[in-house]
Amino acid sequence: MRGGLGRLLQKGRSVMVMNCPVLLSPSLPHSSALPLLRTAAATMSGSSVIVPGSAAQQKRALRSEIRKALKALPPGQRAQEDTAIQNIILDSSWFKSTRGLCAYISCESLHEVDTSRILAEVLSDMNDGEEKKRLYVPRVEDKNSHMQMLKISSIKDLIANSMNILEPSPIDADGSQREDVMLASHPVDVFLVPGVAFDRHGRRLGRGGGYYDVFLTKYQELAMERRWKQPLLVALAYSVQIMDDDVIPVTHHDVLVDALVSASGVIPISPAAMDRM
Ligand SMILES: Nc1nc2c(c(=O)[nH]1)N(C=O)[C@@H](CNc1ccc(C(=O)N[C@@H](CCC(=O)O)C(=O)O)cc1)CN2
Ligand SMILES: Nc1ncnc2c1ncn2[C@@H]1O[C@H](COP(=O)(O)OP(=O)(O)OP(=O)(O)O)[C@@H](O)[C@H]1O
Repeated sequence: MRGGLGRLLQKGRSVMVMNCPVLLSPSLPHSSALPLLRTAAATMSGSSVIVPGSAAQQKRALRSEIRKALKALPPGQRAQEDTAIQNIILDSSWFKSTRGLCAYISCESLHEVDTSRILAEVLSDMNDGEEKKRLYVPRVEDKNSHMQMLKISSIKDLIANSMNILEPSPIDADGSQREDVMLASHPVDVFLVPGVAFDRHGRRLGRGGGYYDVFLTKYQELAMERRWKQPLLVALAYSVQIMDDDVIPVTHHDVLVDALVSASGVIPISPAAMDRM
């Protein structure tokens, strides 16, 4: 370590982390591996040293590093990965058989994996006799990590919010309250979730608002109460967003995803994903 600063390895890149003690005690539903954070120097010398810095500081440092990597992604590569990821999803049996879906509306300025073609296809009327999927998308309720997932039937249902992310109004064009997925009588089978960084153990680093962690925890509780199958949590990731195993800090409220979809294919992680994907 140099100058009291630790470094986190991310596929040959490094992230600076502030110097103060940390003890991560994650509860990991599909993995018992603890995220040992190693210094680059220690990793190269083969020994394992816990890098100091609170989990929140480590998350901030990693977010900032990945944002830079995303900005530097050449547009051609981004477009190729967007196309490949959406093709993989649209062609998959697990997606085709989905009846209820929660998906994010990708935001270009946040450099998120594009979901526009998936959404257009789900909302299209030309579905070859297949039953139309119910689609719910996020709407931020407040700054205290609360969001809803509201049902939409057209891209026209969306308007830009203060963060310049498209979201539905609570009332639809007919003046009716949109269906909130937490009050729906049928389950959601799949969530397509955004994020800043992911790993092959299902760890996910979000934008720091806690919106998805809070929402997914509540939805998993609802599914348990109703004795529904738990939804598959599927994260969409550019190659630069997939970290080595010991890089993403985990805290007790972090919800693990079941699978990643990258341009190279599906990475099933949980037993449910291995079974269904
Ligand atoms: N497309 C999409 N919709 C979403 C989310 C998301 O991550 N992506 N959310 C998931 O939570 C919720 C909104 N939360 C958000 C939280 C932060 C930022 C944002 O612009 N963050 C900046 C950094 C801001 C700062 O550090 O002050 C950034 O990440 O560059 C956007 C949305 C609900 N809707
Ligand atoms: N289930 C939860 N209950 C209460 N607070 C939570 C919960 N999940 C996250 N938070 C709070 O939200 C804030 C952000 O958490 P964190 O950095 O893990 O979010 P994130 O995973 O980056 O964001 P997101 O979940 O929106 O993608 C923290 O202050 C955290 O304590």
